[in-house]
Amino acid sequence: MTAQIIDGKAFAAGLRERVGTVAADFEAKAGRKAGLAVVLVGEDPASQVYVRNKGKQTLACGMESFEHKLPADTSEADLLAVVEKLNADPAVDGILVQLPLPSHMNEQKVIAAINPDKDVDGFHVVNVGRLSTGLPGFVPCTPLGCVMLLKDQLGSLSGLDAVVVGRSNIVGKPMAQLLIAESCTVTVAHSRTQDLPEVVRRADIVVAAVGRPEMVKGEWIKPGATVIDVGINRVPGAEEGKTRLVGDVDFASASEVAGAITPVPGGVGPMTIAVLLRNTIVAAHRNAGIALDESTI
Ligand SMILES: NC(=O)C1=CN([C@@H]2O[C@H](COP(=O)(O)OP(=O)(O)OC[C@H]3O[C@@H](n4cnc5c(N)ncnc54)[C@H](OP(=O)(O)O)[C@@H]3O)[C@@H](O)[C@H]2O)C=CC1
Ligand SMILES: Nc1nc(=O)c2c([nH]1)NC[C@@H]1CN(c3ccc(C(=O)N[C@@H](CCC(=O)O)C(=O)O)cc3)C=[N+]21
Repeated sequence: MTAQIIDGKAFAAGLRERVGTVAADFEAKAGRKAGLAVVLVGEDPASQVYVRNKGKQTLACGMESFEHKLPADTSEADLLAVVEKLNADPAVDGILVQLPLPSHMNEQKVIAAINPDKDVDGFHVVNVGRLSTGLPGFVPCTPLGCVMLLKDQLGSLSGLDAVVVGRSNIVGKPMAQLLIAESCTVTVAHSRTQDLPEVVRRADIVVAAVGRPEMVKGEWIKPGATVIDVGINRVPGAEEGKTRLVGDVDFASASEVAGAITPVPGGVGPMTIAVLLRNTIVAAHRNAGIALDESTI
């Protein structure tokens, strides 16, 4: 059996187009564009690429992009001051502080400083609490993108067995919450899980968010299962000095067994940025008091 490839890149392009339409409508009603501020501390090359891509896609959707690049040795107090300024700026609807931060900063403290109603990453404890209790808030972009792909692929997820490998605050835990909300039976596996292959074999839905290149093998997958690969790992390429991206799933073997699978690149990654733009246009409407049927985007 050869799995169907879930085209996250194409789905993300469609989502960005819907966001663009809503953004134009917002501008007409509010008399200003919606705005997203992205804060990057330090010069990590991968982070710089992501931030540049976010900026380009924000502009392409008809929204304003504000980029704040701070040197790696910025003090935590100075970063908090930037966040405070963005909280108070009426042109800024969404704020994203790129993670990870340099080790001399307390990430939780910085995230806690963001106004929860501008926290389009959904990382603030208030939004974590809203998600777990079913209140409207902001949901982390990567897991929300995964659920969008799953629902597009499978329709209702109700009653399905889902295994999430990984329990981080930014992917694994919110992913599990969203799957619970979709009425899946959810198992969360991590580095202490006993017999991971056996746990994964139970799943109709496998979400891999581990950060270990090609760890999840085809033999672990229940035939016909839907596999969502969140992993982004840069590994040495075929040519000397070149690198390539691989996921946390061994695509070659898993795609022989799964019913459907996301590729890396071109799967979950592009969805993350598209959902960020979606969350930003939603934030703009909520904060400006302009009605929006959020179910249409
Ligand atoms: N596509 C996208 O947009 C995004 C992709 N990513 C990618 O997703 C992956 C995960 O990211 P993130 O959640 O931040 O990573 P973290 O390192 O924060 O978390 C990794 C999780 O995997 C678990 N784990 C590690 N090793 C094993 C193992 N051998 N067996 C079982 N579980 C294990 C850890 O367990 P424990 O808790 O016990 O340590 C932990 O819960 C990375 O590849 C990252 O690059 C991340 C964000 C966005
Ligand atoms: N506050 C914060 N929010 C984040 O959402 C956040 C973050 N910090 N820090 C880093 C991670 C990682 N992340 C990705 C976004 C897009 C791609 C993406 O577009 N990937 C492309 C490939 C890109 C490439 O070629 O390098 C793809 O999979 O097709 C990947 C990963 C967001 N993150």
